[in-house]
Amino acid sequence: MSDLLIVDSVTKSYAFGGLFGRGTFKAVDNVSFTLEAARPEIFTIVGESGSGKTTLARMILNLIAPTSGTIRFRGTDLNAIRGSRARMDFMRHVQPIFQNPFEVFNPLKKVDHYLFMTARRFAGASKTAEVEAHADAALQKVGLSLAEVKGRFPHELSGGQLQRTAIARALIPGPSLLVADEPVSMVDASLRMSIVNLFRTLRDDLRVSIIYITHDLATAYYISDRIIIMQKGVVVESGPARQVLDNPQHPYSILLKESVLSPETIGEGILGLARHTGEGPPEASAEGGAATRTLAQPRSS
Ligand SMILES: Nc1ncnc2c1ncn2[C@@H]1O[C@H](COP(=O)(O)OP(=O)(O)OP(=O)(O)O)[C@@H](O)[C@H]1O
Repeated sequence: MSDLLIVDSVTKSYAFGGLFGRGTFKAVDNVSFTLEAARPEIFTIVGESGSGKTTLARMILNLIAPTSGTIRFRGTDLNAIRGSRARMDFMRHVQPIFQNPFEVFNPLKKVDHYLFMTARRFAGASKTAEVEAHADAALQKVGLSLAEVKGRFPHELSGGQLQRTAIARALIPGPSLLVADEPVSMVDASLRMSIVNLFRTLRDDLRVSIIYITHDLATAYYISDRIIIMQKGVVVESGPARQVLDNPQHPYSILLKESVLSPETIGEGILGLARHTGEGPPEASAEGGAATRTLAQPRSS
């Protein structure tokens, strides 16, 4: 079985202190996991603010280097990627989705500019018709079309439309891995479910793996195949998402679940959103009902 991504004993340390003493602390501490190429999945990294999620994401995106440990993408050590051609090739396969689409797009530039630029850089398109066809195809994959976004500035689109456009841009190179760092936290609550549903569609239809970084346990429960829970840089618990979240073992996971997954956030969150958008998959009403109860139950042990 070939591996898409291997994160092997990865640590990122930062120095702190000044005149009165110096030291280092580990933002990410000895994290390991593997994604298989043949089995696209939504792999979720959960943890409260400061737990090291973004630092881990930035290392996977090869934006910063680990202090120790290795990250391999399709067998290549990210540390060994040198030169613009090798970097471009890596970026073709591993694309980021950021938290705030309004920060990703320059407010003074039309959003189609980014789509066209990506099509020229990564899809080898040069003629206008070709470039537009790539942009339109990517937008169709996220439920939009070029006609809807062409000529429009970021502020002329809703947060949800803009995040979908950002996802469309990331799809143009034909990636096999998306690293999505809090992709729905800035999106209006009523649109969150449609975005997370989109991730499931991308996994199933385009066979793209997604590293989904969030502190939102409700959407994590809803879309994840596997999950790791991080606390202070360390993975305290990992496994199939529902197994971990239904029956967390580590005190931090239990606390996280109890503090985040109140009956309101779950009951009115998942099901309410599904009702609101009309996009809830069958599980939202069938299995999701049971899941909701399970999550909302007080711990029996
Ligand atoms: N460049 C840096 N220099 C020093 N410390 C850093 C740096 N980047 C991150 N940190 C620290 O590392 C820890 C982990 O930060 P990180 O942003 O990865 O957490 P996070 O889980 O993504 O949090 P959030 O959800 O708030 O973004 C924090 O204590 C942060 O202050």
